[in-house]
Amino acid sequence: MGAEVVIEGLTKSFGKQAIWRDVTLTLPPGEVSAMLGPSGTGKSVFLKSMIGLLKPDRGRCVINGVDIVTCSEHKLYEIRKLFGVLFQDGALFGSMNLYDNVAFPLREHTKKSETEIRRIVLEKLDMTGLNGADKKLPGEISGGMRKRAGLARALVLDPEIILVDEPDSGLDPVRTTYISQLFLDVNAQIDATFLIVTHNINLARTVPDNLGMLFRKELVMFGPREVLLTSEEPVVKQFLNGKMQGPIGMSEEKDSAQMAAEQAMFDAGHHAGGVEDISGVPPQMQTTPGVPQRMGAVRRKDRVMEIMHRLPEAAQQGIIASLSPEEQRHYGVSPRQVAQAQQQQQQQVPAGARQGDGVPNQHHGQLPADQVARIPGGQPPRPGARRMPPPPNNGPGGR
Ligand SMILES: Nc1ncnc2c1ncn2[C@@H]1O[C@H](COP(=O)(O)OP(=O)(O)OP(=O)(O)O)[C@@H](O)[C@H]1O
Repeated sequence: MGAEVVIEGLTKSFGKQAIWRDVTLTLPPGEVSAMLGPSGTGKSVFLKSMIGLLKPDRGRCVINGVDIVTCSEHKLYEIRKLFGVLFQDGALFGSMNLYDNVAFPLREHTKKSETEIRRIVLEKLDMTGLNGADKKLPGEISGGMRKRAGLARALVLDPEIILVDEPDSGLDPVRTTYISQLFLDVNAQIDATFLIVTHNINLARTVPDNLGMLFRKELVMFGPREVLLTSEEPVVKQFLNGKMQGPIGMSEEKDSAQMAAEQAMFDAGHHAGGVEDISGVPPQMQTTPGVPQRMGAVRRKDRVMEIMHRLPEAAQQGIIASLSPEEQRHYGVSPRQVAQAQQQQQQQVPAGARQGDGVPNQHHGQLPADQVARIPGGQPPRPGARRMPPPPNNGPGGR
């Protein structure tokens, strides 16, 4: 299983320019998480801070018990080996063919024989759908293939954590979906922890298990996908629908005068952009038939069922509506509850479905860490809180 990443109070600035402050979240092991945010909110800086390429001002980023913010260079070097990173352009060496590009980390960081290297390289090229492309130069292949080659290279050292920076950059929507499918299939095969930073709405809605958003130099929220996808936060709704209407402006943030002037314009019939107002939780993409089940997804289901009573009502409905008949039995959810939740989903979560207890209603803040990564182990529900009956076998590691 991939490593858990626990981030607490992480803060980064460049000189006087604050990038983000007090970011606290936990990437659950083996699950796929995505971080959204308008351009320039520091998503790439966040990734670089996680692997120690940039040094945060304060806070902790703990991986396998090591805080990479304060650890020695030697420890950092060791921890970095747990990461596979897929950069925006694949970051391939232009003069090397794909085989040598993918073999590069093995030749640099291991003492493996060329026979063993060949076995690994061909396996990763196969895993990423690049069979037979090993002799090609990066300049001879499409952007989508370059990204897959970058992923193949990120996989050769058997990473426990895979960071992906804007996988859709330079790709059309269809190729973006194909690469997203590949992430889920790879996640199923190696059970690594994924963090994808993106501003791609389709990807955000359908790929990750958990979603977060950076805005106004803070983490707006982070938690199970259903929470962000049903959020009534204006900034989240605006972002997920790609509209001009809302707090995000051309250069990140609008002041109230601009908000009011624009609102008058939209009220007068000016198109706010975007196609429609989508709310609710669309089904999550699954692994390709024939690829093993994602154990991260199984663990996540246990986790969100444990914490569900603390999630907003709309998110709860989204979670219940997504349960398969087998899961309904497993978690003791009645078909009537599921039917109600599905009906509510079809109505796309009416405005009455509001955030409930435990989730901040303001931009700042995030789900408490224990709602994100750990099964709380039978914390009693608060009086009056709705709670699903516990599943028959509900320990970490699942069924
Ligand atoms: N090494 C650096 N030195 C100084 N400022 C930097 C450095 N790296 C990034 N920044 C600044 O940090 C801010 C956030 O940049 P970053 O690239 O992380 O944003 P982003 O959210 O990934 O944006 P995009 O979606 O456009 O890629 C920007 O204002 C950028 O200029």
